[in-house]
Parts: sequence; C-alpha cells; structure tokens
Amino acid sequence: MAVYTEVADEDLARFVAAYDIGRVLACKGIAEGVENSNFLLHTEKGFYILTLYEKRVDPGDLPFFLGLMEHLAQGGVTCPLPVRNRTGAALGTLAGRPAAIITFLDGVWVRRPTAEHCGAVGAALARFHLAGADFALTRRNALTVDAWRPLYERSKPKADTVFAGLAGEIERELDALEAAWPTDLPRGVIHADLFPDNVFFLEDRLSGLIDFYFACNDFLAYDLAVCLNSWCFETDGSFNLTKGRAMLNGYLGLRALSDAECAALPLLCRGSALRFLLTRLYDWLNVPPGALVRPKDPLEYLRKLRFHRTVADPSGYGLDS
Ligand SMILES: Nc1ncnc2c1ncn2[C@@H]1O[C@H](COP(=O)(O)OP(=O)(O)OP(=O)(O)O)[C@@H](O)[C@H]1O
Ligand SMILES: N[C@@H](CCO)C(=O)O
Repeated sequence: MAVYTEVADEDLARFVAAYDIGRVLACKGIAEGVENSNFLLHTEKGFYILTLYEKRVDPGDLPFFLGLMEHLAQGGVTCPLPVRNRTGAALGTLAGRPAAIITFLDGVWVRRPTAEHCGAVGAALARFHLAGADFALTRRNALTVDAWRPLYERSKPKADTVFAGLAGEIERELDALEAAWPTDLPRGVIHADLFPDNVFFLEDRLSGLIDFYFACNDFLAYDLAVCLNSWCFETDGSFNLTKGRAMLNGYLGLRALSDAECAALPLLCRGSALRFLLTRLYDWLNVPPGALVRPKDPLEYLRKLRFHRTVADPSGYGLDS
C-alpha cells in the first residue's frame, strides 16, 4: 500500500460515523505497498484498515473483491473481512475515492522466507483455490497475456532509460509469450499477487492472507508461478530449488497438478515475471508527485524472467517427476 490521497479529519469522522465502530482515535498512513491508499485506523472499538482504491482498481470490481474475502473466510481461509456500515454497505466514498474499512489481521510478513514458509504458502494457495471454487462472482484477469502489450506500449518510449536494451528484450518476450500462452489449463479464482508482503505469519505459523485486489479468474497454475517468482528467489538473483520444492509440495498436498499444468510451469513463470516487470516499469516511470510511495524495482523481474527462459521443464523448480 501507499498513500496517494490525503483524507481530511472531518471527512474521516463523517465516514466512520456511518459504522458501528466508535469514534476515530487515530488514523495513520501506511507507506508499504504501491497500489491503493491505506491507513491504520484506530477507533474506540479497535484497529482497522481503511483503504481508498486508486488507479488500478475498477470500482465495478469491488463487490468481487469484498465478496471474495467473505466467501474465503467462510471456506476456512484466514483473511480480513470487510466491515459493513449500519445500512449494510461494505463500500462507500471518501475523499472522492471508493473506500472500505476491513478488519485488522494480526501477524507480520516475513522479509527472509525460509523453505518452511514457502511450504506453508503453497498449502495456503491450494486452500485458497479450493475455497474459491464455488465463489459465484467472476472477474477476468485484467493483467494477463492480452493486456501486457498495451501496458508495455505506455512505457515503451522511456523503457531504455531504465535499462539499455530493455525495450527490445520485452518485445521479443511478448512475441514469444503471445504465441505460446496456454488456453486450456484448469481455471478458477486466483489471488494473482500472493507476494511475501501479502502473507502474514505469527511465530512462523501462517496467520492469514491479505490484499485481494488483483484476484480474478485465470489458470490456477499461474498463481503458483506468481508465488514461485515472489518467494523462491534469493537476493543474489538465484532460484532456490529447496524453496521451490517446498512450495510445490505444500500445494500438491492439497491439490494435484495435471501433466499439462506441470509442463506449462516454465511458461507461466515467464508470463508472471513479465507481468510484474511491466507494472513495475510503468510505476517506476510514473510516480505521482507528492505521493507517499516507494516504487518497486522492475529489473528484479527482468532477472527472474531471464532465469525462466533457461528452465526446460518443471524439475527446474523442484517438481519431482
Ligand atoms: N487487514 C490487514 N491487517 C493488518 N495489516 C494490513 C491489512 N491490510 C494491509 N495491511 C498493512 O498494509 C500493508 C500493505 O498492504 P497491501 O499489501 O494490501 O497494499 P497494496 O498497496 O495492495 O500493496 P501491494 O499490492 O504492493 O502488495 C501490509 O504490508 C500491512 O502492513
Ligand atoms: N506485488 C506487486 C505489487 C502489486 O502489483 C509487486 O511487487 O510488483
């Protein structure tokens, strides 16, 4: 999260007065993250997260995200719940933005994940996929293969200022992925952004998942690719096979992967790496003036992408044949 939009005290007090959570005692901007404006809200009833939805969130998708949290919680996935106001609405408007209050989840995200953390995340991801299977709403993935080229075009004029040769490398990758992207893998609701900062642990036990604002319907195995990318690389850029194996085995303990899903993993990992390279590149080149935000390094994902091009089969991620 980040803070793009400031909220006046009177507006906040009026917004919170519609809820049954007491008066505002304090409200502090959260610097972490890059997508929405987030605040730690302290009221007479306790702590909450106040989110103002920013540029990448289509307000029409908010019932999907908020409904998904409620659905997953009923299905045994620990996650925050939207708080409803006295009229039963989970969504309102604050400072000109769609806004919601969600419950505070205890735990911290791990800066240096171990293989054990990766195993727990693999299992949690499978639990998410199983619990999401009977969710009634759907949302297409707005950041899948057909969206990557238009997204790239918006950064293209300045891409080579970030890294010489970056534009050409992205264009070759887009050509390859558009030609080879799978069409018929098992689909369902995916988290699509289950990075370490979206998974909380309490004393090494996974305590819950947050940040459902990229969730959508897409290939289930693509979600694993997002997690292999975000959890299993070391800071020196190398892929940690022990972590990859732990994550895949954690997942396989609850949901089997088909042969086609296994075979597609290297391609899905390339696609996922390109997706985060492209959104990070755009954000890097377009920091709004005055925003409290730390854009993330796009080149981290260029290095991951290059690694995936060298992976011939899923044993390269630790998948036992
Ligand atoms: N329900 C919650 N309970 C406790 N803390 C939360 C909760 N939701 C968010 N946070 C805090 O806010 C931080 C950022 O949240 P989040 O990851 O949802 O933001 P974001 O802008 O969507 O970030 P990104 O998409 O870059 O991960 C978290 O790391 C955590 O510190
Ligand atoms: N988790 C993403 C930010 C949200 O899309 C990243 O690290 O690039």
